[in-house]
Amino acid sequence: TLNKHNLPPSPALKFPIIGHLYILKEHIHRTLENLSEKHGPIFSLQLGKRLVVVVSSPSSVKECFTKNDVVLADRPPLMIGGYNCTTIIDSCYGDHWRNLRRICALEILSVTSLKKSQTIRQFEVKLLLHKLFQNCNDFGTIFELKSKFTELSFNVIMRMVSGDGFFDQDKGKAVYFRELIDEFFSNGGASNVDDFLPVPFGWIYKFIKKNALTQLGKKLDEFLQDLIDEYRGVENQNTMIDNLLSLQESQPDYYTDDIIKGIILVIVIGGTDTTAVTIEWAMTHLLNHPQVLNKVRTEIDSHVGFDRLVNETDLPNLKYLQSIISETFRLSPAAPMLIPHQSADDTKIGGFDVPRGTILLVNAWAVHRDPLVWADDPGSFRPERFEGIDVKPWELLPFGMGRRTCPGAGLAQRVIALTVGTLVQCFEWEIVSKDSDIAEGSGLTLAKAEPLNAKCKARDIAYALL
Ligand code: HEM
Repeated sequence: TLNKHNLPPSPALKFPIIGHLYILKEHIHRTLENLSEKHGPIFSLQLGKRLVVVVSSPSSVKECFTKNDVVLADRPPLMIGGYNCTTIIDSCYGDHWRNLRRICALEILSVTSLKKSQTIRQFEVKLLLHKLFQNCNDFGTIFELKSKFTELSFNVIMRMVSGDGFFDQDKGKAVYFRELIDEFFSNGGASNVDDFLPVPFGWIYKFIKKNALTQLGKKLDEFLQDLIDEYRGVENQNTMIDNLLSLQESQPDYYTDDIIKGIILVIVIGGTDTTAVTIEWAMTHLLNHPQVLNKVRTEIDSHVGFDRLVNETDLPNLKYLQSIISETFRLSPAAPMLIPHQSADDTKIGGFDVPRGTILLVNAWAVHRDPLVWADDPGSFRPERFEGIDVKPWELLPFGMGRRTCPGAGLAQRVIALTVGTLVQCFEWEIVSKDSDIAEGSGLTLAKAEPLNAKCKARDIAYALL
């Protein structure tokens, strides 16, 4: 029946059963960008049994998330833990999703809640600065930074979720949970490959792989159950878990334990790695552009002075720092293809038919390098390009746009800017050989191929404040 449709163009070579699956290798965003140069900004692929439409230009993105936003607000089945597509990331568009969104937006990640929790982030960032300062000598010391940034983002989120108790009582707990999350990512995370495979290949895959993921899902579930049980009945500590448990008291049928566990899990999965790799990319770009590093340090010194650390209320005034973060998101978006969407009904994009049940992939990475928007050498790191321009949401969308946009964007931006700002304020930085090269690794999030190493030396202000 698909033949009756005017589908977006598609590569000619297509095999039985696997269709175009052979095309997808590492660096999918680059492969798909090449295809868009050949087939246009809206093209389609047959990935096994699923029809996939890929959009790669600002105008097609705009069409998807304005006019078509509701019809494209579904998700294909992902696998987040074992909660049967009931979490905010993987649930279909509808009342249940809308409710989870509202909880996230109002109770957890609103501007008011973020203001309340800023001391948590400042505390964790200061711990990182201390660690670097204590281990760094007068001649400069080389550090591997990636793992430090991952620990920081994980700790920020867990302290917001469950308060100081999580770390004070028993360090083993935090370590164990991080191991489970790492295992989740190294297992291909949420990608649900059997969704693409026709019978009986899908069944075979399910049998082998899902078994492992189900085991992992069980361990994650047990861990989260223990965590919330521990907090039940403990009064008012003003953590996310407390807020969720008091909602449970007033509406027990709706806010079941599974819903609460699902919320915690997606926040940790959605918020940890993404934030850490973005900080790593920002520092990498700064190390490769010492003149930018010096310029932002001058901005920080003149706005903040020398008797205190940068804090979150400074961030709106540090315009050049903000441009550096925007330029980092543009060149190195942590989720280069966003998260897959799915059409809930027949629709049209750019005049082409998009039948109900089509998977939509958005190549944000390609949009961010579109030469018509980013005219001045789109591939180079130049924060100045953001000065005095009005960027449209469909031109720069590291967090997506429309109804399914990332609810953690405000939190992520605070953590990233605060970390990069204080690292620049407290230390001199130097690149080590070619460790600051900008090769991209493989994996769900756009990580660097090699974890960042850099040489750091404390500035006078670090001696005074740390
Ligand atoms: C640099 C950091 C981050 C980046 C680049 C990022 C990016 C994204 C993107 C691209 C999406 C999908 C948008 C779409 O479907 O079109 C998303 C969704 C989501 N993100 Fe983030 N994110 C980041 C940090 C966070 C943080 C800190 C949290 C939570 C505390 C979070 C929680 C979520 C959730 C729950 C969703 C699913 C929303 C839904 O399906 O309705 N993210 N994020």
